[in-house]
Amino acid sequence: MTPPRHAAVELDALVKRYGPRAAVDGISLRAERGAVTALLGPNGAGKTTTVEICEGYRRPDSGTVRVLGLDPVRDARELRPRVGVMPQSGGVPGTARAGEFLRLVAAFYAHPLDPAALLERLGLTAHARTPYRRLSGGQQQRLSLAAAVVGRPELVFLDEPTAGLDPQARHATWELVAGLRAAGAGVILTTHHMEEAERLSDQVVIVDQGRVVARGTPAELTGAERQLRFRARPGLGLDELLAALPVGSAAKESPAGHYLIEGDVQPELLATVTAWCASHGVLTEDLRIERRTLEDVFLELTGRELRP
Ligand SMILES: Nc1ncnc2c1ncn2[C@@H]1O[C@H](COP(=O)(O)OP(=O)(O)OP(=O)(O)O)[C@@H](O)[C@H]1O
Repeated sequence: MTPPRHAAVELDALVKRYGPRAAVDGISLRAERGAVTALLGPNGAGKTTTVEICEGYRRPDSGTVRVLGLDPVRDARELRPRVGVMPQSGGVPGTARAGEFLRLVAAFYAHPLDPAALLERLGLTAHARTPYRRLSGGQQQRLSLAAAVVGRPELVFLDEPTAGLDPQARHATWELVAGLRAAGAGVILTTHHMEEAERLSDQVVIVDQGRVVARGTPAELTGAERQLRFRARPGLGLDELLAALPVGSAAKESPAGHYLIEGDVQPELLATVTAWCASHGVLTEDLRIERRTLEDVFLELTGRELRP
């Protein structure tokens, strides 16, 4: 009988306090192998703390954490060759040349990827002999990503991997993540780019103030609902428009001149809105019907106020 395959990460009722404040306040989640799990949340929500507990860099105050079925602190030696970590910054000596560094990291693993091919994939071949500290911020980040994946990890933690990257590097990173997933690795991704999370992940977990506030596939979270948006002169009489729409519809103007109609968006509703606008001499611009985005859902759940 083959032994059971453990999930990539399993957290149960995880708590981590800094002084009286709980940075992580009872997070439970299960991230599968061969899947990308995005951890989303406003600044200070507890994402990095959660990931660092999984990486074995911090111990929780309570709750359990299993990484590939193992304890990240007690079983650190066994996990090290199986888990890749891309931190938000640092981790590479400033004088290390990009190519040498990646070959050195690769040498720690039994079946690494070809470092030269990986450099090429991430557009770093021309910088292979450049010391780390002379690389641009985006190039440094790409090298950290390469170092995190060169050992063919079963699980990889990517902390904001595309923050500050140019569009080309962002796409190369997305392809790399898709490749890891296809190769059966579990990927835990923290990001503030909702479009990135929507595009890459199988599962999204939204945390706020140390707690999970929503989880599901991007499609489950955004739902099947559509909404209608248009621009027009500010101050339209929305109460009057609303009276013409099916019961249960909602209409708002925010910011001035930008209108959003929510409800059962069917052809009749579109016809009613355009007819109402025509009868009021209103020319709409950028009229479009769209699904809610993950960013809409994220802002609804976590609010629009800036986090201290
Ligand atoms: N070593 C520490 N000592 C005290 N407080 C800490 C420490 N590390 C993190 N915190 C606090 O814990 C909370 C969660 O921080 P964390 O870095 O996990 O958030 P995050 O979701 O990763 O945020 P960001 O999106 O800004 O990276 C924050 O309020 C932070 O100030």
